[in-house]
Amino acid sequence: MLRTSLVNIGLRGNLQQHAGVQRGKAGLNSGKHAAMHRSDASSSSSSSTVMGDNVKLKTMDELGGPNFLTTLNWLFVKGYFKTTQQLQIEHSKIYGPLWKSKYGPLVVVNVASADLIEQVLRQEGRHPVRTDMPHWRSYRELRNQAHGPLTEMGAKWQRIRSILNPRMLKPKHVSSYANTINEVVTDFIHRVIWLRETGGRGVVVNDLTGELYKFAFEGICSVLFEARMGCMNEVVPPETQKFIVSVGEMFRLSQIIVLFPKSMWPYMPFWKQFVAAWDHLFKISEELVQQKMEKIQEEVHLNQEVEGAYLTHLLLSEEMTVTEVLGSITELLLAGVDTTSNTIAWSLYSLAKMPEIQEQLYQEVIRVCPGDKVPNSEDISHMPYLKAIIRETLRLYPVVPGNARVSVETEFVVGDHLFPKNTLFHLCHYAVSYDENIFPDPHTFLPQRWLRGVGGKSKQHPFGSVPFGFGIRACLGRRVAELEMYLLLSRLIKEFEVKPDPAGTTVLPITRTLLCPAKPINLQFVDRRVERERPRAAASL
Ligand code: HEM
Repeated sequence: MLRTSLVNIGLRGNLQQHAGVQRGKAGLNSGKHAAMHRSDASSSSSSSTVMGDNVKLKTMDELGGPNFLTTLNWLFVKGYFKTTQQLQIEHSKIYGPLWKSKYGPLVVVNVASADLIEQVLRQEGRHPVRTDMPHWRSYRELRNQAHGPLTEMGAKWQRIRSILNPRMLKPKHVSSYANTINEVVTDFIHRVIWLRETGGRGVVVNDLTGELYKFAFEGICSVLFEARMGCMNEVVPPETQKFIVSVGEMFRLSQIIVLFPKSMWPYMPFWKQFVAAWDHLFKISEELVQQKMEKIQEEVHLNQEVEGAYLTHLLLSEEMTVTEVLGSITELLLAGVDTTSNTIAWSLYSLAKMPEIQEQLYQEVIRVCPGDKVPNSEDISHMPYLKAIIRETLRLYPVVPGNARVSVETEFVVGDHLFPKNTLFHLCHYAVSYDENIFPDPHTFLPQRWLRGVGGKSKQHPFGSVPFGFGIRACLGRRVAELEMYLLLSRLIKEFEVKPDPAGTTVLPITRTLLCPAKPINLQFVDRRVERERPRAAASL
């Protein structure tokens, strides 16, 4: 709770008045370099590669891999453009765990072993850079918008993270969001019942992923703004629905645009659609930020206590300009929709196919939360199997199937190669998640591999599955995402037995920047208790 009579947010001007921030460009440059010896390679604390002074490292030019035409052939003739996650596996079979791909002038070094990924990440330096994201950054330059944590770089990025981190990552703050999220969960359960009743297919809920996008957007808005967006209403407000669609569009178009040189973008219809999608994302977050500012100002004016969650604290702290707040909030919102929703969809899809695992989860949930008890953060800490299920879901279906790092500060040693500054590394997490040397029986959904004990967690490579990334640049929303997923999954399984679509549809993943189901996931939701026993209190929330 906060009390202030000095809040002066208005003095910073309203959102429209803020000028944009001029940004420098950190272009990717594969660079030319000679064969080198490196004497400081031991700065890499890799578990597997320690280079002595006299070890001759190979150059990037000596690294194999497909040329541009071969890559185009894989993408558009063999048809891997939508399943680039699978291409990681196919290429690693041909070229080994380290290879080079060319996309026009852009050279990417692919890394597809846990040891080598560890080596890259341990050299990432003080200000890690994922990629320079020229398309995302260009939008911000076009519209004079500020960068948020996803797109900012260098010391400016570090400053943003130091402001955003505490209330997103500290356990005491994150657990305080549980009640708000639980209200959204309750509404989602009622929506599932309504969808079943109105869907015309008995107990089947059609397009569960689409429904979970709404849940995730409602959830993240409730955490950031304490605002409800009407996603759980029978008819979702068109602007809200458009935000959700715009997130998906922006991710889909991103991977097309980035294949073309920047000079071509203004002439491409894809670019116009991409800009329109971003415009809508910024428009909605701007409205939400503006509303919150007005509310705070009104409370201050009435000399009332100003209370609130994430955005309120951000605005009150005045550590960022309002334009910067908007840049960060927009990126948090968009990062918070497709990620948690797809993961929950895949976990329900997997549980529907594996009733024994679902039963084990159900038993854990009712043991920790018997009767009508609604799980809270403390209860979740007593549900290791629930956590293992999410962990295993993220191994088989990592929402970010390939992450990246650029060697911005130093040269990197990876395996027996030395890479110059500004090399772009593509970390093939999807391929590594299916490495049978790390995860025996890799295609099987086995949550127990994440539990301590025989064959469990302690034996695994720490970089075998890193779904939230690594180090200081790791996912900012991890703790909130986990809380959302745990609270929703535990209650859904407590309320319903989830069964496959009677139509017997198999759903495979595709990559649209993020890993998504290729087609709608439809599942049966069978009541575990008859309707009249459902607690009235929950029903009225
Ligand atoms: C299942 C859920 C999620 C997964 C698997 C996930 C995964 C990731 C990954 C792999 C990264 C890149 C980390 C790195 O480069 O090391 C990332 C970054 C990020 N995520 Fe998430 N994420 C999830 C949910 C969320 C949510 C709910 C939010 C917002 C509340 C969020 C906000 C962000 C932000 C802002 C970044 C950029 C951090 C930076 O560059 O400093 N994520 N996420």
